[in-house]
Amino acid sequence: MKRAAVIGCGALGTILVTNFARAEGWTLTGVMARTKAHAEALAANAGCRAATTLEELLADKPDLVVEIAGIGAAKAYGEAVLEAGCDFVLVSAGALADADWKARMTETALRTGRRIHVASGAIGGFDVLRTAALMGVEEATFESTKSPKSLSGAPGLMGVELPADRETLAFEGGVEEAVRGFPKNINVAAATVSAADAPNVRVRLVASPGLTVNTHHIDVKAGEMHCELFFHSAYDPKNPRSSTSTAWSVLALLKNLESPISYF
Ligand SMILES: NC(=O)C1=CN([C@@H]2O[C@H](COP(=O)(O)OP(=O)(O)OC[C@H]3O[C@@H](n4cnc5c(N)ncnc54)[C@H](OP(=O)(O)O)[C@@H]3O)[C@@H](O)[C@H]2O)C=CC1
Ligand SMILES: O=C([O-])CC(=O)C(=O)O
Repeated sequence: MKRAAVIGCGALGTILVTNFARAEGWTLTGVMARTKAHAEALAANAGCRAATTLEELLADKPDLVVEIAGIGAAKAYGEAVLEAGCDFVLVSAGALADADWKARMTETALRTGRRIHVASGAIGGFDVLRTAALMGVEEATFESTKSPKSLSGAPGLMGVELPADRETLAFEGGVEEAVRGFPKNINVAAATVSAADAPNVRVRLVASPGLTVNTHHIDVKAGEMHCELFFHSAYDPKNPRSSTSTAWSVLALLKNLESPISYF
């Protein structure tokens, strides 16, 4: 059995850890949060170590560490995880919009012989996006629709409350600005841009009152291929920002890594 540890004990970390038995071929060594009580509560359920520092989390020598905590955590721990000889699963793919961090992570992975796996998260189709990248992306757009409450408090809104009675365009622009303004909402766009190798993707974020799902629409034209991907995914009642399928995508990724058949 391979050994995994998890950074993040929030809405998504809880789904991931609670269903960890579904990741065939893997055993869970520990979970980490900033708040000791959060890590302890989840660890008690899972029968693994509770950690509040990376050093504690790595004490059990996992083969791989999953970040499911936030862009800040990905950037704070990613390089150290690779340096410690572990592979790294990135859920907060918004970190990839920081070209310097992405380059440092790539260099560290190459030097240490470790790998970085970007989880498909609330979307998917990375296989087709990688194919489009090779064919050469000519045109690509990305649009997410979320409930106004899931965007509330985002730095990009600068304190403005979005209307609760009509649809509004909360953001339109490039991916770096999108991630700066909506770091907990638009990881999916950064993952798309990185997978499609298409830095000029136009990102739109629409606030739609009454939505009970998050939606994501990717449109890519590359050579002879035109692909459209739509996702409608229920969000976590504890955190309306995050689609629950994100946590399941990590379980599927882990299972795939240990499976004799790999679906690309
Ligand atoms: N790629 C994708 O499609 C998606 C990616 N995401 C990413 O997943 C992240 C987690 O989502 P969600 O579970 O809903 O968020 P929550 O806010 O519910 O939970 C975040 C958890 O991470 C922990 N954490 C945050 N920063 C650190 C840190 N520096 N060191 C250690 N632990 C830390 C928190 O600790 P504490 O409990 O102490 O506060 C908490 O346990 C999001 O912030 C987003 O970046 C989300 C949805 C889709
Ligand atoms: O969960 C989602 O639907 C998307 C999301 O929050 C993100 O990409 O940060």
